[in-house]
Amino acid sequence: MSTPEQYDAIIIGSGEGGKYLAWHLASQGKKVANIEDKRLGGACPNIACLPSKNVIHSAKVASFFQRGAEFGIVHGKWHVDMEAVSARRQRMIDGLRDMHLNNYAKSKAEIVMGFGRFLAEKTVEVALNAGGTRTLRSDYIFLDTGSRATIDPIAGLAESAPMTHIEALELTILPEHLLVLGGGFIGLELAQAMRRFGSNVTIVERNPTLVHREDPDVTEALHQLFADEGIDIVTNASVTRVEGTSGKSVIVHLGDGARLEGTHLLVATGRTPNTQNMGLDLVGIKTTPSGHFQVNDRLETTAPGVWAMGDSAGSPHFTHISFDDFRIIRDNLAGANRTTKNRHVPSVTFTDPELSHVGLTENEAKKQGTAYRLGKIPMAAALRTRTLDETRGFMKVLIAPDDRILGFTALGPGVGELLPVIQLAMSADLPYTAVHNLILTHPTLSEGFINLFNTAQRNPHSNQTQANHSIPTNGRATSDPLSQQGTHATKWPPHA
Ligand SMILES: Cc1cc2nc3c(=O)[nH]c(=O)nc-3n(C[C@H](O)[C@H](O)[C@H](O)COP(=O)(O)OP(=O)(O)OC[C@H]3O[C@@H](n4cnc5c(N)ncnc54)[C@H](O)[C@@H]3O)c2cc1C
Ligand SMILES: NC(=O)c1ccc[n+]([C@@H]2O[C@H](COP(=O)([O-])OP(=O)(O)OC[C@H]3O[C@@H](n4cnc5c(N)ncnc54)[C@H](O)[C@@H]3O)[C@@H](O)[C@H]2O)c1
Repeated sequence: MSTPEQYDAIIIGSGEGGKYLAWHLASQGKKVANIEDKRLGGACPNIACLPSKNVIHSAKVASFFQRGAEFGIVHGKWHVDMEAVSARRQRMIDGLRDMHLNNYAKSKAEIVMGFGRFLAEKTVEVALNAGGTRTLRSDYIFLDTGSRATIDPIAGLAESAPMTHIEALELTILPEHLLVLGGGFIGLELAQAMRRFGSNVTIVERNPTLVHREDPDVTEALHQLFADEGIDIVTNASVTRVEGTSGKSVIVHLGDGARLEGTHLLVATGRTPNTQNMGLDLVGIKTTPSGHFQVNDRLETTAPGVWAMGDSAGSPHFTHISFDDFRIIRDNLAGANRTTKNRHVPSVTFTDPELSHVGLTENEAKKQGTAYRLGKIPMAAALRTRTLDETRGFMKVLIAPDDRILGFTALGPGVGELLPVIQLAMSADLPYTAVHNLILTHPTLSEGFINLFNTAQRNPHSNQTQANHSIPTNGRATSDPLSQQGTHATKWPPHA
């Protein structure tokens, strides 16, 4: 072993938690090495959240073109140019890379491009991408190595060279028929985008519904949305074998004898943590049965002086959670005693309309026997949606007997932006009336909260009682067209 170079902190992985910790510690004057083997800044800005939302937005523009006449905009001939879609995504990534490089330069955190693994306690060897190795030593080592797409050991699957999200986001041609394995976050977001660009799309999901952990009204609404967009959905699918090559012709064989044929295959069946070949045994870092670094609720691994965060630590796989892991470690290094216990994990699935969620679902509340009062309105009750002609979906809220908000779910345009108000009330233990009584700007989506909480006020507390899913009629219409959108029309009080 060459004489190790001494650092105040070594961070392996430059994902969300890792880079923020590197920038933070370095800007405090600490000597910090941030080791990264692939893409500076990790998955989110390069191959995951941001490029996917960029491509999804291009698909939204395509959907507006398709719907142009509905808005009184009559266009001529138009087409989707996937090379230009890809180039826009790449321009954004290039800009983000400059932003990252600037943050490293400003903070003076050192970037070490290569694969990091433990050689001994407090000692990490980097196999440099440029060739050769470096040995670094520190009393403080932080792991943020992220995750990668899982490729199940299904016969012929790996051999078919399926796309993961990485290749799918880089497509410069439009697949004629895309088969999507997995009806979770990535499957839904990318299936809809590719359909809107013009591909035929079939989603193959092993569970009885898409996003199977969601409440039945959510899955029902998503199934309807996808059916309306012309996306085929095959559920309860047990894939036994894959034949052919993605990009040319591929066949997915199911246990019931069905054959699904497509030109391209995208695998979106979950994530595998990047914790292999890192010399963990040498330093006593244990992993969980799922392969994540084993951490306690302070994100400390089983080796002294080593912390882990983000996807690799088994934290919920979201960029904002990796960021919160960074904050917990940062604050604890400064003497605080923060933990990951009981934190809210908000999420947004960036389908169009979006699905946003925080806190308890009805499924969870029922399972736990938690009493709740339900408030629920169709999105059309937020009159903003009518100005947009985006009335599909609903909002619902679960309220505890003491009036605290237990959970919130919304399917509607831009509903991710509704979460912080609810989160604020939840984290401050405010009664729902704190939101209900606000003067909410008309006509915004958040104005819908007033009607939402109106319906909750009238419902009895029970995890048994079927809540009254009132339909807003703004006190006028009684035969609301929304009743044709899968909700039951009853009476709706205007603002209390
Ligand atoms: C298509 C897609 C869309 C997504 N969209 C969203 C979204 O909209 N919102 C959201 O919140 N989340 C989204 N996610 C999830 C989100 O991307 C991840 O949860 C997040 O990026 C995880 O960050 P992280 O800090 O754990 O690590 P990562 O960002 O995964 O970074 C880890 C880095 O460590 C590097 N590394 C691994 N091992 C080593 C080693 N031994 N030595 C050196 N370097 C190493 C890796 O190459 C990687 O660059 C999406 C994910 C995907 C795949
Ligand atoms: N908007 C966002 O925040 C966002 C977007 C994309 C990804 N992510 C994160 O990345 C993670 C990974 O996304 P993902 O979509 O790969 O995983 P996921 O866990 O969300 O969904 C995977 C789906 O694949 C199904 N599946 C698994 N094996 C299968 C098989 N052999 N055949 C058919 N179906 C199968 C599962 O039942 C599940 O529905 C997500 O859990 C999420 O945390 C977040």
